[in-house]
Amino acid sequence: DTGSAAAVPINEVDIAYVTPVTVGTPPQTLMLDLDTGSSDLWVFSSLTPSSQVRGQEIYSPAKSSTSKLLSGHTWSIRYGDGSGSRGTVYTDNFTIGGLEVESQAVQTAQEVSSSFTQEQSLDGLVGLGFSTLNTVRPSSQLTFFDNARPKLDEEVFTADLKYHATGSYDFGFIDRAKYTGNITYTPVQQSPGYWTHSLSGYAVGSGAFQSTQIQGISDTGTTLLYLPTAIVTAYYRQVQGAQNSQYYGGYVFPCSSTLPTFTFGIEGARFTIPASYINYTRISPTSSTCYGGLQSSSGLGINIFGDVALKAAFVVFSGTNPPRIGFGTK
Ligand SMILES: CN(C)c1ccc(C(=O)NN)cc1
Repeated sequence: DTGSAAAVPINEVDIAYVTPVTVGTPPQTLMLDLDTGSSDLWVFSSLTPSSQVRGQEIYSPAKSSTSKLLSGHTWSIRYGDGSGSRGTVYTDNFTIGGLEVESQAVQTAQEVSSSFTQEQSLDGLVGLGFSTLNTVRPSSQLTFFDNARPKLDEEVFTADLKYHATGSYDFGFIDRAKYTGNITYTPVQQSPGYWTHSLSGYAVGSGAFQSTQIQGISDTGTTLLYLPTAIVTAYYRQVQGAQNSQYYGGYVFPCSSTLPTFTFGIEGARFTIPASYINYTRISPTSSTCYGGLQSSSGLGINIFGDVALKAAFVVFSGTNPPRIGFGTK
């Protein structure tokens, strides 16, 4: 089997992407954030306090003839940005892009933090990290990808995220029409459960490529690109008027600045992020100061190759043994 579904940016700066999924019988359609940086599938639900729901679609297990309570099981998750959610668990039929998993663990939120309440067009997350990270207790649950694996034509899923446009996620096949040339693969270290791999180096604008191993995680659920401070300062040194603002919590610059491109390496291959992707957003609607799409990872304890980087490539998440990740030019 295979599946293919849209990845729709939820606002005008691509803060996150959502994908239509169906849960239950008859199918309830929700728009979920497919997130390779976590491994919980959770949804706004009929159990979420109405004070915490602001426009989201909800899953109501009571309205599904195929829902089953996973008795005695709970979950609680905290994301890198401090947001989080917690609740109970049902199993039900779950479909993405025509690919169905029966009895998928669907984690129903009983509490969500304010930043989830504020994202009105995001109804939950589909974790596509390794199942070892799943937070359901007393027994952890499998991701959609792990459940779908046995029926997939190929043990892969791909991400084709786009700048200010709708892209796609495919399951079980690699669509040759979505990239040119060959996919360059690199090993993944799957413990503790992220898609952890290394970049082979970087270049700022037309500068020389710096060959240096940079380990981090490819995370479709994180908006920006977070790299070591030394690399980030070297980048913004090329930007007139750029500064690392404590007030705004990162590098800002005049929106009129000319930004350099940023190139990253995967083994011998090179992928260039256009300057426009790094001119991320105005700090407020009327401001002429802009916030960068490349920021320092020093506070995070890990480098994160988020959407700003991933949307510059066609990315293959290969669940083979051993797992690997591949990047193709598009
Ligand atoms: C508040 N929202 C929509 C979030 C979505 C995803 C994440 C995340 O760290 N994913 N890896 C955090 C927060």
